[in-house]
Amino acid sequence: MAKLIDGKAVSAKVKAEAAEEVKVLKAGGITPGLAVIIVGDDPASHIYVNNKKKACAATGIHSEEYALPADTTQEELLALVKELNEKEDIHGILVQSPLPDGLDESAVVEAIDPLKDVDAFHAYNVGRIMIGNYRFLPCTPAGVIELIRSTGVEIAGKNCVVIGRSNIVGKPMAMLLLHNNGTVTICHSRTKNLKEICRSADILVSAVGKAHFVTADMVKEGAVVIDVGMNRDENGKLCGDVDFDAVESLASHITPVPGGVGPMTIAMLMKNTVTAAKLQNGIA
Ligand SMILES: Nc1nc2c(c(=O)[nH]1)N[C@@H](CN(C=O)c1ccc(C(=O)N[C@@H](CCC(=O)O)C(=O)O)cc1)CN2
Repeated sequence: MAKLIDGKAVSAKVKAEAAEEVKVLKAGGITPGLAVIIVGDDPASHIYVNNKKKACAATGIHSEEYALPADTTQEELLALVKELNEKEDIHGILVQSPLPDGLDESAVVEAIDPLKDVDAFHAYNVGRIMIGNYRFLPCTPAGVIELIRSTGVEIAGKNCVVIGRSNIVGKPMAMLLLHNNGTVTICHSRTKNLKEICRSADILVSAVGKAHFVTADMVKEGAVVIDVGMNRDENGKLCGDVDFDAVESLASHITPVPGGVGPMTIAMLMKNTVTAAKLQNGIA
């Protein structure tokens, strides 16, 4: 039976470390500040933003929420980003994804000052990650690396398979596993022999967004299985991509949903906000 990877416990540790750093910064007169922009009424996004605010409060980070109506124009959104780029008490800016249809998300992300881009979605930061000389790591993939480390399983030399090629998770995830000396394969909707490739994985990361996508016949015995999916099953219950009940008996370690990768996303955001405050004050 697999050991459960406790995302809540690991994220609490990361947040506690960030809180210690905030204390030191505050003693030196610097309060890290995070601005979160949310556009529209997506209920899940509002829950995530609320949780980000709560994590900031618990960590000692100053936070500001900018909740804009769904009919906000691209120009209005860009003007807000510009204003926040210039605000000295704001060190991190993030735009909650997804934006409503009609808004150009990548243009908005590109308008964020790369030094304040705590999601690490800006092309400048993506490029720095690619060459392995980064300031921020994207929160979800960085959180996954912390979860794998918490198991004690070495990434170096392991066959790592990432299912999904999104800019937010799949691609940076593969890059971070590579930086940790994993042998990495990215699978996607056009991949042939998906089952066989997944079965070769010592570390399997699924970021597909489909309930029950990863079945037991796709998992090698003893594999570390990380579930980045955030879906609703046929009964409306929150679940990941992995058929947890079937895979649990095969894997050596597995993340639950909820309580696995999700809490890490927010914890790594706290860490990135602290890094941003240090960078902007010439400390890091
Ligand atoms: N600008 C960004 N937008 C989005 C990101 C991101 O990193 N930056 N990631 C996701 C959403 N997300 C954070 O924004 C996020 C998703 C889920 C969780 C989480 O803690 N999930 C819980 C369950 C929550 C629930 O009950 O619904 C868990 O897995 O235990 C945190 C953050 C897309 N947008």
